[in-house]
Amino acid sequence: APTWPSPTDELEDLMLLNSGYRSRGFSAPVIPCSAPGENRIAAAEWIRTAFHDMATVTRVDGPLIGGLDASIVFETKNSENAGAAFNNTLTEYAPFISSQTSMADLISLGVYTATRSCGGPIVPIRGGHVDATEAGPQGVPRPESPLSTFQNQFSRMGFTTNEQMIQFTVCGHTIGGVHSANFPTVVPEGSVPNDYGLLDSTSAGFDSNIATEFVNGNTTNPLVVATGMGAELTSDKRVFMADNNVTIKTMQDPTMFANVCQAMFQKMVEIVPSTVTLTDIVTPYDIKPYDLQLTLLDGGSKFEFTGDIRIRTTTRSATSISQVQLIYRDRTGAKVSTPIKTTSKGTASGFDDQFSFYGFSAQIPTHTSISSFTVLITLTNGSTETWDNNGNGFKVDDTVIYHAPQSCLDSSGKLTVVAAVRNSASSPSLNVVVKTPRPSAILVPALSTSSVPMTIQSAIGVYQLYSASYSFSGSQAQSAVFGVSAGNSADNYKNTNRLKSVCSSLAPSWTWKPIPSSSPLPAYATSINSSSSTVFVLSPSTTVLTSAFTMVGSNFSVSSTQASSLTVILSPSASTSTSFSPSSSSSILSSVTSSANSFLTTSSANVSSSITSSSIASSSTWSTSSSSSALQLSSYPSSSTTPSSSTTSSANVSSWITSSTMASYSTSSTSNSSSALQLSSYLSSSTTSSSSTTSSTPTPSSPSGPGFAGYNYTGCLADSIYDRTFTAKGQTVDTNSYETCSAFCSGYMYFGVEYGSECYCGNALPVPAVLHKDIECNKVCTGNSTQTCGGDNRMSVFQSLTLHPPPTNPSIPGYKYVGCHTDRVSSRVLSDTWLFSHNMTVSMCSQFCGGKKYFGLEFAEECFCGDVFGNASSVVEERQCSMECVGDQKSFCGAANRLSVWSKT
Ligand code: HEM
Repeated sequence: APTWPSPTDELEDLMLLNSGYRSRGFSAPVIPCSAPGENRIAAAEWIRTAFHDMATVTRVDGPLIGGLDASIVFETKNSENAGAAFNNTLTEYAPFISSQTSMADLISLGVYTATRSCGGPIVPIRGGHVDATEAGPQGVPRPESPLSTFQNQFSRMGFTTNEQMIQFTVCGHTIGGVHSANFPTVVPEGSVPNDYGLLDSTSAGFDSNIATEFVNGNTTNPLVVATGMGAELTSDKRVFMADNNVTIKTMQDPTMFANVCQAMFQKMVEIVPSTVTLTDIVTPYDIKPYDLQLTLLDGGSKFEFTGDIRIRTTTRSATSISQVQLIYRDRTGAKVSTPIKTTSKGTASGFDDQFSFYGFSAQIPTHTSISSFTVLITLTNGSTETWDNNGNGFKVDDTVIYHAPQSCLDSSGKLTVVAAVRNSASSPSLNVVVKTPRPSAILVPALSTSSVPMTIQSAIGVYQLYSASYSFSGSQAQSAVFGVSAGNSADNYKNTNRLKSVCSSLAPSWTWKPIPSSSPLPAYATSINSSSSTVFVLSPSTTVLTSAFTMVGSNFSVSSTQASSLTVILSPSASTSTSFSPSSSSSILSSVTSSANSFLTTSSANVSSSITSSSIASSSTWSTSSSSSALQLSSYPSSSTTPSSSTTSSANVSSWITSSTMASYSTSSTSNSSSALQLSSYLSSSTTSSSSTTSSTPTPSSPSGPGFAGYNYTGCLADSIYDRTFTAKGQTVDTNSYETCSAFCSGYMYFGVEYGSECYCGNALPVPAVLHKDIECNKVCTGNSTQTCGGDNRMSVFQSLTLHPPPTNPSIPGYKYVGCHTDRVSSRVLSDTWLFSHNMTVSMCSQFCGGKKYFGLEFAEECFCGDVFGNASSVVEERQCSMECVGDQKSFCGAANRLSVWSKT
């Protein structure tokens, strides 16, 4: 099987995806091979088009000129190309031309498709054909020519006299017929149904009847039997009899016929100019990724990684697959232990192959990112297959990524594209491939490519956002393809028809709002001298800050898992410009860098260019200036021990602070306190600014919360990618709802829905469980618009009213359970021996470990043994070891990187 990616990936799709999910429709005009009562057979036209394109090949002192090069596009008016066949065919192919597939590739592919649809052999097809830009010479055989002319013409094309000339012509004439409109002397008008004189009795079957009927003398082939004025045009008679019927007799055998025609047609589509190098033969991938896309999520700390995986199910049935997962490696190449789950998307088929598609949508931290993945297929019989793309893995390049949310195509035809570029990779460019109509009667458009440099807009986390626009003319916008590239990296082949008409704004607009004076300060900020504080809340119009951060300072400590808005507390406020010195602030600043940097730098281009994470960490100060009534961010050289100026960046900063809203909340008192500025998380809701975070044991059935039959609503719980509340099982699907998630989690005490599309299962709540206001769980479920499925780091949790008690850690004679331990794939805690089994139980593991001091179970089906702890491990909360054993639902078997450990008594 080929290694992905390959230059023929698009051609492979057109070749194989005839029907079903992601079907491409290339083959549609020739399926079925023919419809009765019609005066044309599209499959015959496709094959004849390839012949006429190739037949004009010339050899000048050796090198081949012309051949299968789509020069027919410019030659349809030539008298040797009589009939509508060529324009019909080219019109059918035209929508499929792209920078990946030339018209000559399509003409070649059409031979495979038409032959196969009519029951003929599989014609091997290669990519890499190059299109001519003008007409070539003439030279297609005409039916009135003498045999010697045919012999010269086929010899020029590279076919032997007479054998291959006969074989090739017999194969070409097994389907289709002669049209009265084109050759009225051969097929007089009104002499045959539809004025279409068929070449054999099975004109829609790619079979040997053309030969058998000729040899038996009962053929109706007009190019053999025409009389009168047409008698001179019986070219098949002259060709077939050129070697006294020796060759055509051998062609009567169906197997011989299929083999010979396969070879002749392959030869035809591989006759190309000497300057062209064709690719390998296009064969189906066993595993092929589609539309792999990284998209930065709000705040830039996470990606959404989406795509589809196609699995060839020709040899193994689709129903034998029980699960498909992606095992991925981070930027450093280290394996990530949590697999990416997929869900079935649908099936597709070609002439000879079947496929199943699995889709995924996973969140990946931006800083560790992803570099490649392999595909792990678990079959229903329990065995697994790992597909690693011939040892290369499936590469994912995070250097430059197309950013769909901020890209759009407006009604005037203006395309705006945003790309995110990692770190200091070179500036990207936008590449647009448009189809430009050609003059007059030439039906096939030309492709033209434009490249537009992109300009930096802002930054988000470690990515810089660039944008560029391009204006389409006329109807070009609908059929254009574009991509972004920087250096050796690219994110290409995006279709304009998937674009929204309005771009989401590049940076969220931030406005300053006061905390109403009646509201208390956030509970965790009480160590601040609030009496002299002036408090501002900086609220984005969309949630941007999602990463967890902790702040630790000399006189306060603040931690939060999330901020849906950011409170800036100035304490005490300054007279003109109070700032805290780098020495006391550096630890605070560096600890909030990851959060603050993304929030600051998404605010505007001005700010992003003046603030970098290093300058925040080492040399920035926050200060207040009563004179300008503005909060300012200024930086000074890190070598300097004191701020030399706190207003150097005021011009830049002022652009992202709305001065009017600032005016009334400016600093109000003077003081010389050392604690100058604090940045704290403040969980605001639309109705109140008071803290909404409480730690408590959840009380079931919040009256305001959603209801779901058979379950109690537990509440809106905090959750995060770094510390999942429920670790037993999870999935991200676009059909997410209480129904689908509860079904997915059937057997578990709890199910939780989050961020619209996520579903998690668990058997225990964390202690303490952090409950939030229900309003924070307000994201619409992807699969049911009437339900809400959590929010960003917020999970709507439901507890089963009917379920059996959760699993336990069973007692094993001679051993005692010693807790849930951390483990790492790269440095196993217990590594003497191990066993993976799809029937794993705790007692199976204890027996397997045969008297070792320790045994432990992990990830539902893994068992590890050892006499010592070979690597560092710590005991964590029990709930983290929450997976049921695959062989025993009543027992816990660890979780990802979590080991349920027993020790000898
Ligand atoms: C001495 C060589 C050949 C001559 C003189 C010849 C001539 C013709 C003629 C006059 C027709 C009728 C076209 C119409 O009325 O639409 C025809 C049809 C056809 N020819 Fe040939 N041909 C030759 C060789 C080949 C070869 C080598 C191929 C191989 C691919 C081929 C493929 C076809 C096909 C598929 C049709 C049916 C078209 C339809 O039904 O629309 N021919 N040929």
